[in-house]
Amino acid sequence: MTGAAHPDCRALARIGAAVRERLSCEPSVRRFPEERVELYAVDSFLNAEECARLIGMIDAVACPSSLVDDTPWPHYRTSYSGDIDIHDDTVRSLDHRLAALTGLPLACGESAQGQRYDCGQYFEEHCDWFDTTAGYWRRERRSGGQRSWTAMIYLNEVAEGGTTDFTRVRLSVPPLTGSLLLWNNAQADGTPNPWSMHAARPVLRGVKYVVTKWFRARTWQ
Ligand SMILES: O=C(O)CCC(=O)C(=O)O
Ligand SMILES: [Fe+2]
Repeated sequence: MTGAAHPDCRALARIGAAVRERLSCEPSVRRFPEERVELYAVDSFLNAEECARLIGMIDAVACPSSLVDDTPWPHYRTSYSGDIDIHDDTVRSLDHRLAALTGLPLACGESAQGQRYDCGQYFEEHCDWFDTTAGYWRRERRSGGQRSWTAMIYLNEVAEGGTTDFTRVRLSVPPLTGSLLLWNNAQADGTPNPWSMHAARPVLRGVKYVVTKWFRARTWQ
């Protein structure tokens, strides 16, 4: 029943358990005290030099962000995004460190996406998992299936605003240079976790840069 209603849920339950076990053994990983969403942070995951390099790369490729369902809904996500060069040494090193930390296969990771939020820009409340009843799912089902974990690295500090808020559980995370935020988009049984709903709040002063990497239940292609 659940399997048919929630594609990839068995794989997501397995992946969730494996990552959880691995993170629990890693002293640099801090879990947020919230049962309903598995949210973790690692400070200084990237150093300042790596962050500066990635910021330069984002500035070189950033274009207005799109939404996963290609809806022309311009006020929902007003940031800039860009696919950064996957062959760059810093990006490769980031990918390998994420895989080593989480145990998630690199083959399941989408290519890292850079995002820039200028003053006033934001990304409204959303969940990162795909709506498997939407038209776009036909495409995503074949290209690796449901999203499992999200890894996001803050590349700088923002003078005011720009927090990542998990709105249903009232957690607010301020950007810290080089820190990694990691969360499971699924619940323990592999079904989508509605408590993972989050938003990038408007930048009120300064500019915000992040790199995001979404992992899939299966090989991403
Ligand atoms: O920039 C943030 O704080 C959150 C970004 C986000 O939720 C996303 O890109 O899916
Ligand atoms: Fe998101």
